[in-house]
Amino acid sequence: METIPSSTTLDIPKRGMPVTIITGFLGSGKTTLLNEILSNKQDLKVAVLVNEFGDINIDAQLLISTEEDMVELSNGCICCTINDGLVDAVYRVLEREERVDYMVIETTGVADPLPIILTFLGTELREFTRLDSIITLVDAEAFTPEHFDSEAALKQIVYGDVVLLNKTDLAAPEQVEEVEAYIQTVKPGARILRTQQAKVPLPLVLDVGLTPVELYQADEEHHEHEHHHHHSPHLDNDGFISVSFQSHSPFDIEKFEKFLTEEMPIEVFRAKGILWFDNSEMRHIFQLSGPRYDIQVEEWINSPQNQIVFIGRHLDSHKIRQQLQNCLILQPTQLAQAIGVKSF
Ligand SMILES: Nc1nc2c(ncn2[C@@H]2O[C@H](COP(=O)(O)OP(=O)(O)OP(=O)(O)O)[C@@H](O)[C@H]2O)c(=O)[nH]1
Repeated sequence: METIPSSTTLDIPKRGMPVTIITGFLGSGKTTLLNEILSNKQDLKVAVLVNEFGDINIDAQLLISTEEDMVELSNGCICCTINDGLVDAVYRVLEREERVDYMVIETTGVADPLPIILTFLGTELREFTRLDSIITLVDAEAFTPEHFDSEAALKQIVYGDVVLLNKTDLAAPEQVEEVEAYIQTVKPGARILRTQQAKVPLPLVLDVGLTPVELYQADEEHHEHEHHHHHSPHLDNDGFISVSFQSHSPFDIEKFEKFLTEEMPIEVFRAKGILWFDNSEMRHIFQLSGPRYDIQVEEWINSPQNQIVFIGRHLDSHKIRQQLQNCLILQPTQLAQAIGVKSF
């Protein structure tokens, strides 16, 4: 199969399918980078694999998707279903008849990238793919040397070939310096690029051949007998859980605002969703990352509904769902059901 793109600034050579893995902690800007890549890829055919932490695929709905881009979803944690889910999804892309020049994988924010790297290097996928680069997004404002008490957040930097120190617009210059210095201590000699909205010239991050493949392969042979070692530590996702909520009724905007500002537990670290408010004809894209939230307004592209995911530690999923339920404007029949009245 011809895999050389006709005209592109990236000039991918004909080898195995190049693969770039985008990693980085919750809310650091991975989906933003993916959209940056999709907007500037010119005529490069990019297959996209998005792995979400949560039951609802919000990210896939927020991706700039041109018709020829392929979005293959693998639900659940790809680092825990490493030998099946991810390999199968990659094969589904490879087996497609359309030309595919490049594959980009977005991991969940709580994923340790090593098992994903080793899936490409330690299985038959190494015959068909070429692991090109691991890009790690770091939130310059939120990141501290405690790395969110998450082993995964640290591993993401350790295994990053390029670190995008993102959201520099939100951080004071000294904070940016401090985080950069910390990254250098974790990964001496790291290639660090400071970014806003993950804007980066693509030739700096794609088709750069930066992943030290031989190093990982040697390490993999060394550890072959203790393979499970790669799986177990992150099965618990560093204590993070996700709570998802969907409804076919709109929210009362005032009740939802009250929930957001007064009721939502402080332990919610990240939330994202597509919201439907009773007083608006528009679709609302809700993004919360740390202390900040943001709502963008767009046209609906399908029938209105609410879909929202909350991610954090020690969340009471039942309580959050109940609080959201209380924000809904119920239709007369739903109201009857909710208060236990039978309608004839
Ligand atoms: N101010 C500012 N906001 C940013 C920047 N980059 C991304 N964001 C915003 O940060 C929020 C999270 O960005 P995403 O790209 O969704 O982050 P993510 O890493 O994909 O998040 P998860 O997949 O949930 O882990 C969104 O509201 C983005 O618009 C930046 O450089 N500056």
